[in-house]
Amino acid sequence: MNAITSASAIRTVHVPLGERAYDILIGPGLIARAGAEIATRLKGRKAAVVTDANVAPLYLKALVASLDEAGIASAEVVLPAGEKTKSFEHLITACDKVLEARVERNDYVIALGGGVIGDLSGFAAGIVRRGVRFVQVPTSLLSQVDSSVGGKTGINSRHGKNLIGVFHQPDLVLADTDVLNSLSAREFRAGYAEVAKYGLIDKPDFFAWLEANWKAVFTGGSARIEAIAASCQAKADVVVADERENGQRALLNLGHTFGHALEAATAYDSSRLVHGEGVSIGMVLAHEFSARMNLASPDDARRVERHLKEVGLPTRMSDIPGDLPPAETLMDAIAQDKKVKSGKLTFILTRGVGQSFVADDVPASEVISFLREKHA
Ligand SMILES: NC(=O)c1ccc[n+]([C@@H]2O[C@H](COP(=O)([O-])OP(=O)(O)OC[C@H]3O[C@@H](n4cnc5c(N)ncnc54)[C@H](O)[C@@H]3O)[C@@H](O)[C@H]2O)c1
Ligand SMILES: O=C(O)C(=O)C[C@@H](O)[C@H](O)[C@H](O)COP(=O)(O)O
Ligand SMILES: [Zn+2]
Repeated sequence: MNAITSASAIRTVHVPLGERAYDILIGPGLIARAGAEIATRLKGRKAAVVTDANVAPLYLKALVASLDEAGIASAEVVLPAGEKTKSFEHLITACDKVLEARVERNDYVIALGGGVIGDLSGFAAGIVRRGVRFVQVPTSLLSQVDSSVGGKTGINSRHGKNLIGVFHQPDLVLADTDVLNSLSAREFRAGYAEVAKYGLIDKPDFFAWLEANWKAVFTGGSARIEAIAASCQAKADVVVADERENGQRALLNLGHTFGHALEAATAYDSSRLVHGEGVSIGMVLAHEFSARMNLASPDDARRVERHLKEVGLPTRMSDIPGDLPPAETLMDAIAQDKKVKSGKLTFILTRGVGQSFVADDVPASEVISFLREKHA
């Protein structure tokens, strides 16, 4: 049914960012229609498709065929799968291949994969020729609900997560929901953490809906598409209000200050912790820390943990296999967080489910004592 999927089955979320405005298309069969969707909206006739070694055998051929049919010639760049790929080494490979393919400013880098491929190839698109067009074809739940939208791109540094990158908005996002059927259960759950995040930021009704309907979201069908579209809309609204994170966009970082420190502490080893799992643990920690600071009731932290645990996500540092470094090492990573201002820590804290806020100047002494308690 792929090639003939009716346009009416597709949900569109528009991201009104002036001259950088774009559409997010969500629904079945979009890889088969990618060439046509790109060719009717944009001018380029050449592309470098960047993907990873897991996704390539599943979907690269279909994407290239659809580009071909629409008269878009493409080169293929297949990188290793996993978080460690967000490195200078693989960025250089991607940039070289894009240049080798003579991709011009009006042509495209196309990211076919999860957030790792999206972040790295978006960064390449942002810096090659000082910016070429960028199309996201996200294939993981996480990338369909979060990383393909909003223009944050980048790689990790030995100093921490996502510390090197640029803002470079995509020109189009094509989220083919059929491809989620081949995603592992673990990676689906990890993406779900970012879905739940939107409820916890400022949509208590959405969080309650997820508590009641999460099984249907995991099964597939209309509840899943609803959840993806609601997530993209929630993210688009925040990005449009504060594209470059001068203020409220930081809300999208709920759970990430702790989560990123845990990813660094596990050396980006996907067998121990993946991003969404770090976010799950981080969101529980953010709720517990808010309760400790007398900002929220501990009942809210318990409710958040109950739901994330119910879907099978890790919620405690002790759920991470293997030893973690001491609390002081986690603090070192937190001190490198991009939200730090004049050396002062910024956290996303909460007054309750769906009542998150940006807290500047959070005392480091409180954070370290909290981490020591949680670590024990
Ligand atoms: N830029 C942003 O706004 C933003 C937002 C959230 C997360 N991120 C970043 O995204 C990354 C995490 O993304 P992710 O969770 O997609 O990880 P990922 O890209 O590593 O993908 C997860 C795993 O699933 C595999 N995979 C992807 N699609 C598949 C499919 N359809 N079928 C089978 N296997 C498939 C991948 O090969 C990989 O092994 C992190 O680096 C995180 O920092 C960025
Ligand atoms: O788009 C944003 O803004 C986000 O914060 C989304 C997060 O889910 C994502 O993981 C992001 O990369 C984290 O922000 P960063 O600035 O710390 O990289
Ligand atoms: Zn995230």
